Amino acid sequence: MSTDGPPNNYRFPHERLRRVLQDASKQPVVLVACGSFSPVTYLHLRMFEMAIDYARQNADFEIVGGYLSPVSDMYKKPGLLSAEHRVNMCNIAASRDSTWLMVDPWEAFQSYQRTAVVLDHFDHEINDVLGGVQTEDGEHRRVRIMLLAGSDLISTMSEPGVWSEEDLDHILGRYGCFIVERAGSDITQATDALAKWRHNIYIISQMIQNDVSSTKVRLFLRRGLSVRYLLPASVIEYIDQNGLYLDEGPNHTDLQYRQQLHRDWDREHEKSTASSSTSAPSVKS
Ligand SMILES: Nc1ncnc2c1ncn2[C@@H]1O[C@H](COP(=O)(O)OP(=O)(O)OP(=O)(O)O)[C@@H](O)[C@H]1O
Ligand SMILES: NC(=O)c1ccc[n+]([C@@H]2O[C@H](COP(=O)(O)O)[C@@H](O)[C@H]2O)c1
Repeated sequence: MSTDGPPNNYRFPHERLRRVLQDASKQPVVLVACGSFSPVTYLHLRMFEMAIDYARQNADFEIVGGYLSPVSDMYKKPGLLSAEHRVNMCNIAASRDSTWLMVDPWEAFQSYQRTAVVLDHFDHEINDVLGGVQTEDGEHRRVRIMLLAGSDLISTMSEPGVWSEEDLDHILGRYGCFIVERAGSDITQATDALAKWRHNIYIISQMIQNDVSSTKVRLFLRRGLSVRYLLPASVIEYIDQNGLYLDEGPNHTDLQYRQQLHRDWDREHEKSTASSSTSAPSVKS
């Protein structure tokens, strides 16, 4: 894996990971949501609850853990606050508003890591280091890591230049994902383009539509409008105390921006692999 290595004093959080399967006939799954979380909203937290319900009713999965993995500052997406604040806000939300969610700062405090590499990190920590989970009879089981994302993210997977074919095969072929329907992005069109991995893509309809986004929250904050009940009160308090999101700045993200970003990274990657004869593939297969 081409990473800078773990951030200083890094310790993989696993205190809320359920280590014993309740139903040995089910496949243990850990959900990983990758994103900016600038700031984290109720919808980010709610995605996990929707996935739990979906898995219980429609699949032979038992969700044993859920993680928010805030992206690195190097992602440089417009509106991205420092990793420190984003991780703090996620930690406040997870600890006060959830009994089972955790926040992994591994990705946030280093250079940009592609989602395929992030999922490999979870696989390594949970299965290789911790030894997965056990059944009540003491039988060891590997945990399946799965990406949890909104349909806007899956739509970008069929846009040229944002995800490599190799990474898509790794994410959707090896791990799989839960996709939460999101207003404004055509889920059928998005998944049609990813048909060869259809068996590993689980689509969750939003029974109660909630289109809150971090972009809208940032906009409201800049305009001095109330964001109460869109995100946890404890996170709003943190934002107020630290005077966050008050400054003007570009608040939109678009396809060209993402494509440019990934072109830059590819160029950097090509340069570094050309200058190194020991170039290891960055994603385990
Ligand atoms: N309202 C929503 N419905 C479905 N999925 C959502 C919603 N809001 C966020 N997500 C998903 O949560 C994950 C993390 O997203 P991210 O932090 O980039 O949030 P965002 O609200 O889309 O941010 P921004 O507005 O800054 O682009 C992504 O997979 C995104 O698709
Ligand atoms: N090629 C990739 O691995 C790739 C491409 C686009 C977005 N992502 C990830 O998706 C998450 C959300 O990104 P956006 O906020 O740009 O939708 C981030 O964690 C980002 O790292 C990964």
